[in-house]
Formats: sequence, structure tokens, C-alpha cells
Amino acid sequence: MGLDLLVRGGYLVRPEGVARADIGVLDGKIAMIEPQIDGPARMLIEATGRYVFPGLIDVHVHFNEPGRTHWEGFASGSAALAAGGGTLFCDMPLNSHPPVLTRREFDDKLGAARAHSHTDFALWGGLTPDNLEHLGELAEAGVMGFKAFMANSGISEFRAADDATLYEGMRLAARLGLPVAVHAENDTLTAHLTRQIRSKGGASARDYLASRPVFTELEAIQRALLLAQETGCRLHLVHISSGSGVVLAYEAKARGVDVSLETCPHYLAFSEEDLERLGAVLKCAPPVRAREEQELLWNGVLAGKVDLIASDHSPSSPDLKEGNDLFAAWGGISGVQSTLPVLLSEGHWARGLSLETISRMTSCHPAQRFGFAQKGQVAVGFDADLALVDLEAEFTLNQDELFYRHPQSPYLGRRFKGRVVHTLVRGQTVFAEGKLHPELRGQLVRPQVRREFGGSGRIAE
Ligand SMILES: NC(=O)NC(NC(N)=O)C(=O)[O-]
Ligand SMILES: [Zn+2]
Ligand SMILES: [Zn+2]
Repeated sequence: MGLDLLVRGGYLVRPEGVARADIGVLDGKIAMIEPQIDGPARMLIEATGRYVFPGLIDVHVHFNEPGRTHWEGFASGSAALAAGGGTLFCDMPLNSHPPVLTRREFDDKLGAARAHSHTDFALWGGLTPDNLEHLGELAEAGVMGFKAFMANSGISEFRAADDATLYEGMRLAARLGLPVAVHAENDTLTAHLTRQIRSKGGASARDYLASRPVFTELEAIQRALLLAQETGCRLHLVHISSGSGVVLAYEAKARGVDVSLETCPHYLAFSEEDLERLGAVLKCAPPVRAREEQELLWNGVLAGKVDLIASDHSPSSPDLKEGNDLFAAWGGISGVQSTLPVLLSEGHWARGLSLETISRMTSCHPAQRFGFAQKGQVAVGFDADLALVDLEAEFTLNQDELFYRHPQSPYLGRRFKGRVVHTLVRGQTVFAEGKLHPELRGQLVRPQVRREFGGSGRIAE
């Protein structure tokens, strides 16, 4: 059989372990995996000494197109994703404008994503008090699930979901077989504390941290878990920032609540002192936490309690990140390019986190949880979405290496060990040796809904 591509000699990172093998690709799929494949193949990639990960699936990005493309956009966002070994991103329904609350906005975003994305993509729909009657049409259109904010989203046209909206939205989502993802922070308490601190002139990093303490996150997590249990809705907790949050959610999961736990590289890489040092470029909600919470979060990751890691890449135009008033600055950081380097440096090299666990959290689990049946594993029959990594390469992240529309990031100037050298989407190179290969256009990946997807959408151990 003639192959389109042969990836030769790499160490494949697979759920069952890391082992050396060749990969044969035909029509964008992995057609064979053998200790040695002799071809013939139209193209050869020499991967000796490289680690071959399944391409990263980042289930939480804000590329902000259409409507706020001057903040990021599909072209620059997906290029950065690919430079970090990513092959599939899941775009949030905001801060694109208008946000994705109806079929019409879904179609507009789909058109823009097909025209400009260099990798494959899936799309979240929104769940707000304004669009309960549109969830059905969004499901039909192909959203992977519904995203709700329990606290202020920072965007006036995307309103926070009150308890009644969450409850009704979850009931509907359960019937539609789709998950609900929540940004879990208590709106009343964070707004109250913010007002109190602002009225005394508070504006510093410490003031901002004091306005969103861990318990305000825990309260919202707890409430979301109860609502999921009551409605039978599959719940996805986005960006859990604290180890205490992981402990709370994992207990519920162990009791049988259908919940998946996401955290982000910035909560693992940074703590409160870093926010004081770096300022607005590291501002996000929930905020980075105290060292003890950060270590507790690492414990959760090392113990396999965190299902998946996503970037929550949420940039803005640079002017919104200027100044010393931490409350006035845009909340959201640029990191989609750095997920794997952070996990390799701080996880694998610094803490002994296995490569298999890293790839489970960044690829296999996201695919299983959200029903991306063709994605997430280096295995025969799956899409040939691959990230080739030089595990030993050390580098300092420089501005000229960032593919973001605005080359700002809290990771600038940081030292990393473990570098992505080549990324392929469906067997086609999109990034190699520091350069974007812009030819490929991404496709929409629709979720296989629970009923059809091996019956569960649950993450295998
Ligand atoms: N509107 C946003 O993009 N918000 C995001 N911002 C953060 N995390 O600071 C988020 O995911 O909540
Ligand atoms: Zn959020
Ligand atoms: Zn987000």
C-alpha cells in the first residue's frame, strides 16, 4: 500500500505507554503503526529522538472572531495553537461579537473559522438568560456544549446565568445530550467584595486578589455540582484555579456526579506574588492563587484527579492591559502557545509527571469527554493529528516567537525545557521548525452526542 506520509522512528506517547514506532498516514488518518514500516510513502518525516504526542486539543480558547478580531482572530490564534503542538481548538461563544447565542451567530462564526483557521476546531454555544429557547437549534447546528458564566463575563452582551437559568439550561442540555461548561465564581460575593474594595480606592494586585477569594469559587463549584446532580446534566468545570476546588469537585465525581475538571497552565505556573510582579498581563478570573493552593492543585494533577488542561487563552487589545489599576484591566491572559512547554517543564521535568498523563489531559480526555471520536490518540483509525516534541530542548520564550495578534504573554522571558518542533493536522504540516505552514484550512468537528458515542462521554480511567 502506498502511504501519503511516513513518520519514522519517534517515541509515541500513547495511553498504554511510550514506545518507539513508525506511523503510516493515508488520507489524513493513521493507517498503520509498526516497529518498522518500509514504505513506500510520498513524504517522510524523520522523528528519531522526538516524542510524538497526539495533537493538543484545547477546549477553552477565546479567539474573538468575528467582532473582536482586533483582539486575536482565528488565523493568529490557530497559528499560535499549532506552534504549541495544538491541532484542535474549541472556541468559546464570547468574546466574539455578537456572542454565539443563536443559530445565526453560530453560522457566522463557522464561516469565519472555516475561512481563517489553520487547525481544526469545535464551537461552544452560550447559555445565558437571553437564549434558553435557542439551545435546541444550537445543538442541531453542531455546538459541542453550552458555556455559562456564574459571574460577570466582562462582556455586557453575554449575561451571567442566574440559578434559574442554569437549572433550566442544564435540564435542556441533558435532554440534548450535551454538556454545560461553567465559569464558577459567585457573582453576588465577587461583586460585593469588588465594590467594598473599590470604594476604599483599592486598585492593586493584592486588592484584586482580595476581591475574588477561593471560597467564592468553591461556593459556585458546589452549586454547579448540585444542579448537575439534580438535572442529570453533564457538567464541565472550566479553569478551576485552586487545589481546594479540585478536591471539592473530585469528591462529587467520586460520588457519581457526571463532572469533568479543567485547570489551566497559568494556575500551575504562577502564584499571587507573580501577579504583584507582572501586573495586568497575568490578570484573569478566577485569579492565580497563593502558593499553598498552587501546590494543592499540582497534587491534584499528579494524582490524576484533573481531567484536562486548557489554556483559557483570552487576550485583548494591548491598551486594555495597560495601567496599574488591576480592576480596570482586561481579565484574561495569552497562553495558548505555551501549554505543552509549561507541562513539560513544570510537570514532567520538575515534578515527574508522566508524558502519558500529560497527553491524557491535553488530548485523549478532551476528545473522550466531548465526543471527538476521530481525535485524541496516536492510534490506527484516528486522524493523524500529531505534535513532535524535542523533550530536551531548552529555550527562553521571546516576543518574536509568539504567533499572537499582540505579542504579549505572562510567559515572555520564561525558561522552558521541552519544545514543539513539528505539528501536523490530518497528516498535513501546519507548523515546523519555528514556521507556520498556512496552507491547511481547519474543519468543524462536531461532537458525537452521548447517545451515539459509546453510550457515555465519560472519561476512561
Ligand atoms: N470573557 C472572557 O474571556 N473571560 C475569560 N477571562 C478570564 N478567565 O479571566 C474567562 O474565561 O472567564
Ligand atoms: Zn471563565
Ligand atoms: Zn475563558
